[in-house]
Amino acid sequence: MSYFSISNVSKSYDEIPALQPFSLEMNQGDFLAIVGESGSGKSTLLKIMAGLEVQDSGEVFLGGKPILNPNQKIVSGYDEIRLIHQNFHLYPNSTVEENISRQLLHYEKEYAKSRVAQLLKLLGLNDFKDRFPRQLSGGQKQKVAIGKAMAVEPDILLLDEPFSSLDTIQTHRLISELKEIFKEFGTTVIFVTHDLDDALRLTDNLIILQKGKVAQKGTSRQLCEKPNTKYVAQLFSPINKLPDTKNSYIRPADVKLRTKGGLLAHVTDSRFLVHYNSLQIQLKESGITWEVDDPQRKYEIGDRVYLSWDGPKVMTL
Ligand SMILES: Nc1ncnc2c1ncn2[C@@H]1O[C@H](COP(=O)(O)OP(=O)(O)OP(=O)(O)O)[C@@H](O)[C@H]1O
Repeated sequence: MSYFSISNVSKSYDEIPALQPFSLEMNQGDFLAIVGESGSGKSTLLKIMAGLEVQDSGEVFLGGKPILNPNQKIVSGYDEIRLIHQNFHLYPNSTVEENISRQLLHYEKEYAKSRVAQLLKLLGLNDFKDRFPRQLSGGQKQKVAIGKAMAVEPDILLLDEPFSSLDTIQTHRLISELKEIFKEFGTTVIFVTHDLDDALRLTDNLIILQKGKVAQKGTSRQLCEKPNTKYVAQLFSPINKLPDTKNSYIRPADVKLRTKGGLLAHVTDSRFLVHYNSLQIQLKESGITWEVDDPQRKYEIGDRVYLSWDGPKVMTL
C-alpha cells in the first residue's frame, strides 16, 4: 500500500452524488493537483481525506493506518493531515508570530520556538511577525494560514482553493515560493483548484474532476493532446467545432491561416496577446465563429482568410 491511499471513497448529499467512488495512491513528498469546476466534489473529497467528513463508502489510509471520520473519532481531524481553505481562519487578536506559535502550545518550548522562527523565515514573514491579521495583505494572511498549518509538521497538506482572494501575479509568486518550502519539508501536497494555470505552477501531476467523477488523470501534455472530454480540452484553450461534424474539434493554435486554399472565412475581431494575435473569424459557409491564433500578427479585421489543419490535430470529444 502507498503512503497515502484513498480507496473507493464516495459521498452523496440527500441522495445526490457529490463524489463517485474515488481512489488514489500517493507517495511521501508527492504533489498532486485536482482541477474541477464549482460543484465537482473537490471540497467534499478533501474533507473526507482529512477525516472531517463522513464518507458513504471507501477508506482513507495514511502510512497504513485508517483515517477515521467524524462518526468514528471524537475529535475529528488529524495533525498529520491539514486542510487549508480560502477563509484563512487566523486569530484576529494574535500577532503573526502568535498565530503560528499557538499551534504548538503542547510541544516542547525550545522546539516550538525554533519551529516558529524557521517558518517565519521560510515564509518571508519575519518583518511582519508582530502585526495583527488586519494589518496584512491577502497574500501575507495566506502565508500565515499556511504557517499555522505547517507548524505541526503535517505529513499531508490539503489546499482547497486557498488563493482565490489573491490576484494572478500574487498567486503565481506565492505558489512558486510555497513549492520550494513544501519540497524542503518533504510535505505531500494536494492542491485543489478550478484554475489549471495555478495547478501547473505547483505540479504536472493532474486529476480532472467533473460532476463528482474523475474525467481524466495524467500530465498536462497527456491531457492537452488527448483530452477525454470537452471540459478537459477547454481547460487548456478554447476549442472550435468542425463544421458538419458531431463532435470533432480543433484548437486555435492548430488552425493554419493562409491567403488561399482551404475553408474561407473573414476576420471579425483581433486581440493582441503576448505570443500571438487572437482572431475571431467567421466561417463563410456555416457562419460559425472560431477563435484562431495568428502568431505572425498578419491578419486584420475584415481580412479574408483560408483555414486548414492537420488531421491528427482534430480532437474527437
Ligand atoms: N453539506 C452539504 N449538504 C448538501 N449538499 C452538499 C454539501 N456539501 C456539498 N454539497 C453538494 O455536493 C456537491 C459537491 O460540492 P463540493 O463543495 O465538494 O464541490 P467543489 O468542487 O468543492 O465546489 P466549489 O469549487 O464551488 O467549492 C455540490 O453539488 C454541493 O452542492
